[in-house]
Amino acid sequence: MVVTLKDVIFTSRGEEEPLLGPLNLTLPDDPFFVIYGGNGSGKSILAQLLAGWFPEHLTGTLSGTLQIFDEDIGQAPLSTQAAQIQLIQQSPQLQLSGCTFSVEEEIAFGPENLALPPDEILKRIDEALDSTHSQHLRTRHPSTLSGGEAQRIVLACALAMRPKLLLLDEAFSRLTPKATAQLLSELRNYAVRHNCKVILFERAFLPAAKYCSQALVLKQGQPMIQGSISQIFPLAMTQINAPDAWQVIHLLSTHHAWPGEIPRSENELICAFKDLHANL
Ligand SMILES: Nc1ncnc2c1ncn2[C@@H]1O[C@H](COP(=O)(O)OP(=O)(O)OP(=O)(O)O)[C@@H](O)[C@H]1O
Repeated sequence: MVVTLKDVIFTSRGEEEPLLGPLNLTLPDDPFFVIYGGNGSGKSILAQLLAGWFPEHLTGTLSGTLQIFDEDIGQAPLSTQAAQIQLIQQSPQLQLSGCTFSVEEEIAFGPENLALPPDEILKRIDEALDSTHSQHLRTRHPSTLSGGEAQRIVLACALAMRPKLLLLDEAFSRLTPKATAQLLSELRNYAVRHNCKVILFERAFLPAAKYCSQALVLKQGQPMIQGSISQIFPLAMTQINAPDAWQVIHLLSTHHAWPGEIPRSENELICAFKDLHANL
């Protein structure tokens, strides 16, 4: 199993109350899965636990079973872990190494630390730049990148490691909706091609709902519900952001006046409204 969480409870050092759990999680077969939650719901803590930050960088106590690729968390050597799991967080500038002079060198940094042959490193740089539509940034100094450009490059760095588990903690916060959609489509291709699980951690319903058929909703570190987008929608809407149209659907569905599935994208929304109009 890629991820196994059974009765996981995490308590930060010096705290009495757990920050997370008890939490059980089984990922569906799909390549994409989304974990929704409002501010302070525990998304980042969970992402960091899954990325293997416990016990070294995330200090405290952990009970229950938390396995990644069938291995207890914290057991795999850093080199193995880095080659398998990549976490991208909200602030891209904080994730750049600060010790390279070009985007190309920045992307090479991880694969070089895995001691890969130069040809393989160059191939990975090219693929990562293509996947993130960033070839034009190749020779730029990382410190000159805009927020959105830096987010693309941080993603390129992660992809160059060829992870099997990619954790995206609001990783597109600086990008336009169009750029986000472009990257998510590329990520879907990557996930299928490299047999990678992608977990999105999001405060907003869209665009994650378009790419994930299953979701978990967190509230104050605890699971509220896990299931299909239609199943989690009513509870999720009490916690996360969504466009006005979906707020209206939520209102209608609480009055049993929304007849069908919850639309997972703007296109599905238009089709649903057309159907509704035709049936009036
Ligand atoms: N190292 C830490 N020690 C103690 N408390 C922490 C630590 N890190 C996070 N917290 C607390 O844990 C809770 C969950 O934080 P977390 O960062 O996981 O929330 P989040 O869901 O990612 O929120 P947001 O959407 O605002 O980024 C918050 O109340 C936060 O203050």
